[in-house]
Amino acid sequence: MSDANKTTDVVAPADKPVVAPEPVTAATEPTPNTEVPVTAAIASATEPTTAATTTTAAPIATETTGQVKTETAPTQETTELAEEKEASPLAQLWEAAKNHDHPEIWGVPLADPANHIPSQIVFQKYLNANDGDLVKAKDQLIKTLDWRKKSDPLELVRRMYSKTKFEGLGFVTTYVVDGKEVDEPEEREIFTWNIYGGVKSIDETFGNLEEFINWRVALMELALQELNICGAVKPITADYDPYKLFQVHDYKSISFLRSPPHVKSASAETIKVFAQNYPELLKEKFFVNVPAIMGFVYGFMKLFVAPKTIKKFHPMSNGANLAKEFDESRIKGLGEKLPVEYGGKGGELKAVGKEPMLTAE
Ligand code: HEM
Repeated sequence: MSDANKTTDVVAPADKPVVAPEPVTAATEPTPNTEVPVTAAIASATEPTTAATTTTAAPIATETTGQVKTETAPTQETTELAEEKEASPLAQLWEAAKNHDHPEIWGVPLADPANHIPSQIVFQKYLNANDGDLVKAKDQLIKTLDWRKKSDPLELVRRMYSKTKFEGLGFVTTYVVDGKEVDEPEEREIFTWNIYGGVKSIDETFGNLEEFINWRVALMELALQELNICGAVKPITADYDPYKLFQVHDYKSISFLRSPPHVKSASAETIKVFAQNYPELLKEKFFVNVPAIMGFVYGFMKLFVAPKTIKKFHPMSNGANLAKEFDESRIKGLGEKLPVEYGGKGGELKAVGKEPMLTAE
């Protein structure tokens, strides 16, 4: 796979209620393959903020045998600043999350990141998405908690969606080393597939924006379940994060050559919701079977997307070339595991993939 572009997504089992995290001891037990211990990861993320490093002490004048001696005594402000100085950015994000009445993100029941790896991963992703800027990370985190409280994505993934509108349009597939279930995040790759070329009726699928977004969010949460951050054993850092997803958009057989208003508003809203609430989950994104005549749409869509994200995009005219993009994956023969129509030898998406639940009609 080319190193300029990579993407990924994951969630916790929808049928499991959000429960209190495993005791600290379980999370802190070193595993043989843990390259970055939690403490190291957290330490690397604990660069003090300017506010935290400012030390102020109020001079106090005391009279001693006719001499005026100046001493420093801690003020309330000093004490607060000292406390803040001690708290790492991750601890401060946890503090902010603790004060919110929504308890989870991506199915991870939020807990102290010092001893709960899944929470460390979630908080670190918010920092990474904001290049380490704690104020921005906190703002994004709170907005995500607000949105999850309002939208309840864990419920959305348990809902049924209209077969007529959404069948065959979205899948999640997971590929592992030698077909085995493994704990190592590098030995599992999760793909989300959006087969937008398969849309039969633009009005049906995109006409009700809320319903479309709910279905799209359900697909993302399904992918997050597969990513299984809840069961993660490796903390992440600013530079190391294997908990990401590949995404593929397939525009094969698009039956319309313009981008109607419904599509534009659905795309713009999805991009907005995902950028805000699913940061740092994309490894690389491939747009395949893009009809030459619709190349302009790519330029249009890029207007809504952050430059950092665009770097992960790969438009491709021929979907059958997709498999070749994964030659360097740690999963040997990953390309071959993909469906035949994407250049692999694996089963069809319908056979091996998971879809949000559909109604009978
Ligand atoms: C008319 C048929 C099309 C439909 C129905 C469609 C649908 C969508 C939707 C719903 C999204 C929201 C993001 C998501 O679901 O992950 C999206 C994003 C996007 N689409 Fe399309 N699209 C179409 C054509 C195209 C074409 C021809 C291109 C050219 C490559 C394109 C490029 C993009 C890009 C770059 C994004 C932004 C992706 C992101 O931020 O993750 N689209 N599209």
